[in-house]
Amino acid sequence: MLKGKRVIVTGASTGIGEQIAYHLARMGSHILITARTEAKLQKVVERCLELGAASARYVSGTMEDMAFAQHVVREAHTSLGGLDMLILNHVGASYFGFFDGDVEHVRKLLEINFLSYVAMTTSALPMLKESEGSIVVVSSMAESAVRAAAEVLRERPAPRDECALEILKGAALRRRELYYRYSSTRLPLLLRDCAADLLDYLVRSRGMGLFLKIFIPLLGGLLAFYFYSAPQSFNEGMLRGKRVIVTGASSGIGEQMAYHLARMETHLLLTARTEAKLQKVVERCLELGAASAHYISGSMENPSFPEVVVKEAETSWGGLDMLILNHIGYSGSSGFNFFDGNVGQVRKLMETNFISYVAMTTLALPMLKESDGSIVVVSSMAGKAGSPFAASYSATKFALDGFFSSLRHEFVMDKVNVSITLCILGYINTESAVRAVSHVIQGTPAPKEECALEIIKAGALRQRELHYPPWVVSAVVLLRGIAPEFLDSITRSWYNVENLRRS
Ligand SMILES: NC(=O)C1=CN([C@@H]2O[C@H](COP(=O)(O)OP(=O)(O)OC[C@H]3O[C@@H](n4cnc5c(N)ncnc54)[C@H](OP(=O)(O)O)[C@@H]3O)[C@@H](O)[C@H]2O)C=CC1
Ligand SMILES: C[C@H](CCC(=O)NCCS(=O)(=O)O)[C@H]1CC[C@H]2[C@@H]3C(=O)C[C@@H]4C[C@H](O)CC[C@]4(C)[C@H]3CC[C@]12C
Repeated sequence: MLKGKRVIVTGASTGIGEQIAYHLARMGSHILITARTEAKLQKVVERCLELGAASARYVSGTMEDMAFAQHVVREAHTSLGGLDMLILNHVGASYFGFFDGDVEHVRKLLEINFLSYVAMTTSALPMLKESEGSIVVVSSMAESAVRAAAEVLRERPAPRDECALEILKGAALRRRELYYRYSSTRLPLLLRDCAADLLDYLVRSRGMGLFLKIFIPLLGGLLAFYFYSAPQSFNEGMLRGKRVIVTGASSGIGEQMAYHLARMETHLLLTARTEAKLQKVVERCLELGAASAHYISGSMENPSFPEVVVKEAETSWGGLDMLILNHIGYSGSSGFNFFDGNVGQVRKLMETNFISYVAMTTLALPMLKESDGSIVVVSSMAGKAGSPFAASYSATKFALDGFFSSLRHEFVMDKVNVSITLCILGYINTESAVRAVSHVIQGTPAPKEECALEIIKAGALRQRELHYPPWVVSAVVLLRGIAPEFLDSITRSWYNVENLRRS
């Protein structure tokens, strides 16, 4: 099937990428490989030619540089005259250990492991459309590096040549997703969707081998426990006098959270860009009974703004009990629409919707540790299952899940008593969401006032995740686990594509 096909393989100087190149060579493909180290690439190319590749060449450089990503694709155009398959496999140097608050490193990894993938895809798309080709993205079972490492440390790693072959088979058959070593990748993911707390516990305590042995008998019992156990109850006094930061509080769900928290007599520090709106929200909060309320205006697109906000809390309160991260940036000139290939826009949205969340958390952590406080992260259904016309936004929300679900493990393992609540929201009737999607989506949005209250309750109760509206979101999360293709087709049926104004 792959004989004579023109294939780019990134990260091919070692590991799985190298093995993919050798399999392609045996199949008689034309191969263009990339990585940073020229000497290693040279050897891989030589071996590919020995193994029977129709042709083999390399380009060396770093994927930290977007121009390099585009250069590789141009090279395929010049030397291969087109492209049938793009295999994105490279990964930047990550460290394995507790997160040390190095936000710059997160930015760098995002550049190498994510933005360069988007850049290469965008550049290669005309050639791939021409050949009706394929894109293969090599990812990890773990939304958390810790989870992946726990796997590796407690079990023998699977052989990379077999893994490489399975990837190629999946790609040639144009499969939507491939789970290599099905029982230790797919089943844990399924369990995450059905009983996430149990999976978190198993990953931290005994490893996946034991988990697999007890999976079947335990699942039934746990599901029963999950659905019938009485939840701890919330009372408004729980938050009286607490010091809370709410970001994105000038409108929508953030504004409503501020009003609920004001009624609960908390101390509030609100942020967003628009000073005039924040002023009004603060006035209303004081009328509603806030113990104190003030604001600080600025943009989370500015890397130094998180520090300004956290410093303000430190100066005025000397501590912090709850950090509610809720703001989102505008998704670009095209807004809610087909992805237009603008990588700069994706980077900008990552800075606002993801990196600033990491920075705020890092800076606020000493105060939150001191108070045994809580972090509340507002995410979306689009951060659990891909969402059309919101590709960049969706990526930022997936990133939040990856980062904060990993950090939660580390807090538990390191005995840090700071809770992390990830809020997975469906369609909510805020002005901006309704303006963006009401002409394309028929469904009735859920009320922002109730949504805001549910987020606060979940944070106060230190819940791991909130699903709101509960049934829609839980159904989507479950279907994503057990029947992803079915979910894809339902998702597409929600949208009136003909009403989209293509930009
Ligand atoms: N509404 C919905 O259907 C859904 C919403 N969500 C999530 O809920 C949260 C709130 O959404 P929603 O209330 O609808 O959004 P809104 O657009 O109503 O509010 C967004 C807030 O973020 C602020 N903001 C925008 N850009 C920046 C920036 N660059 N720096 C700092 N603040 C900024 C805005 O104020 P200003 O413009 O003054 O800066 C505003 O206060 C988001 O995390 C969103 O992803 C999730 C799923 C569905
Ligand atoms: C369309 C998604 C919700 C799908 C849904 O609820 N369908 C109805 C089910 S029913 O038929 O059983 O009733 C929306 C889920 C999350 C939304 C997006 C989001 O996360 C907020 C963004 C905020 C921004 O203001 C613009 C709009 C959003 C991209 C928004 C778009 C709609 C969702 C994808």
